[in-house]
Amino acid sequence: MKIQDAYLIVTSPGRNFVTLKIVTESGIHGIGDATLNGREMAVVAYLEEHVIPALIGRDASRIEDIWHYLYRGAYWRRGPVTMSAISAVDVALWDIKAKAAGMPLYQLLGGKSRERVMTYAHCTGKDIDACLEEVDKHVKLGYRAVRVQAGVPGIPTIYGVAKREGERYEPADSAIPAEHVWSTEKYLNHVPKLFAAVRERFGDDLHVLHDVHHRLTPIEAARLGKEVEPYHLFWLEDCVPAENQESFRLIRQHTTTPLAVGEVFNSIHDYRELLENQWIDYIRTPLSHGGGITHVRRIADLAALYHVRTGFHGPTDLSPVCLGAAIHFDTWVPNFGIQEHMPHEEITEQVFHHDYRFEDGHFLVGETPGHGVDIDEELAKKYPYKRASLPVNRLEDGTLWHW
Ligand SMILES: O=C(O)C(=O)C[C@H](O)[C@H](O)CO
Ligand SMILES: [Mg+2]
Repeated sequence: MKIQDAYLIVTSPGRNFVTLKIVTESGIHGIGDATLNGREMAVVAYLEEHVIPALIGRDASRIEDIWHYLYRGAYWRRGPVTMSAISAVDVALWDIKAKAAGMPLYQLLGGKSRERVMTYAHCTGKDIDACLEEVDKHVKLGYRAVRVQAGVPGIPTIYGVAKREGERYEPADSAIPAEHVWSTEKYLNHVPKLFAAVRERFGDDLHVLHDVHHRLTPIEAARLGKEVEPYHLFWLEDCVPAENQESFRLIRQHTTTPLAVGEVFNSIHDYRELLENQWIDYIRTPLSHGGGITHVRRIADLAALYHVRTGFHGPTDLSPVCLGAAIHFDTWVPNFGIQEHMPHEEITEQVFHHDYRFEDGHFLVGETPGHGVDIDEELAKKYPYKRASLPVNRLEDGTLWHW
């Protein structure tokens, strides 16, 4: 099954997406998500200049060998650009293999470990009351789990909170990075009040999550984890920047709040100390940034040794191709925890058609051979790429702060 052609489709139906399509001589094609939010064109250049020319003529069924060819063979290993490019190739090849076998992808991975995949929604509001209304709306839509982020008094704009009520937030919202102001003190004083209010109104059964977006120091994260303990969070996400994995030792010593990490990781090596020391509870690396199915399943297997479960990243800046493949992975992986779900816009769904379904707070995997997502290339052409950047963050005195 030789690779005859491979090319990229860069489109912006609602936001930017980069999709790799691989076509084999037998006529079967597969697609993979190569979107790296705010750095899309770096992955495009990597794939077009360095990867695609070397793929033509290779046997598409040799997924493992192609993975190592692109990873070890490049000499320059790892990093988000390289690993996003490898991910797109890998997921497209698994799509092809499953189509050639006439099977939905989850069957190739080992079959179903569960009937449905629990997912969490984003609930945001300018203040606690607005946030509670969003939680109410999502509970009525059937969600069993919600990520709750509220505006903080005294901080004008908070990343992850929608600009207008009832809207979703867009992670990359301006051509040049917008500058936000951050105050750790105000944030830390406010968050426990938010979770007290959520538990008081919605009781104990709802799974509640929170994302800190890497903004605290280890001792501040320890304080937050400890203070929200009475509200039994499902997880506290990215509470510190994770380059220094030792930070988690300190956090772990102080709190029983479960910790989720890894949406910016792209390799098993990023996790080694965190897992071996049992400092975290959930891994977040999506299939589109962590080297695809071939590599992320190795991370999941390593995590399983330490009772750590999956909780894949699933914002709007990962395309439906990534989400579709993730739902197959989630349906199979023994140590599944939860799947993030930030619904895509209507026009995104028109460009990327898929057979996964949302029902009653869960995703249901489709039975179409492959990962069940395809792209309407003609429609995609109507939405040209627009440069868009994630914001940056400064402290009140102007110091550039962690993202
Ligand atoms: O979905 C999340 O948990 C995020 O943190 C969203 C990220 O900020 C976003 O994907 C960055 O591109
Ligand atoms: Mg996050």
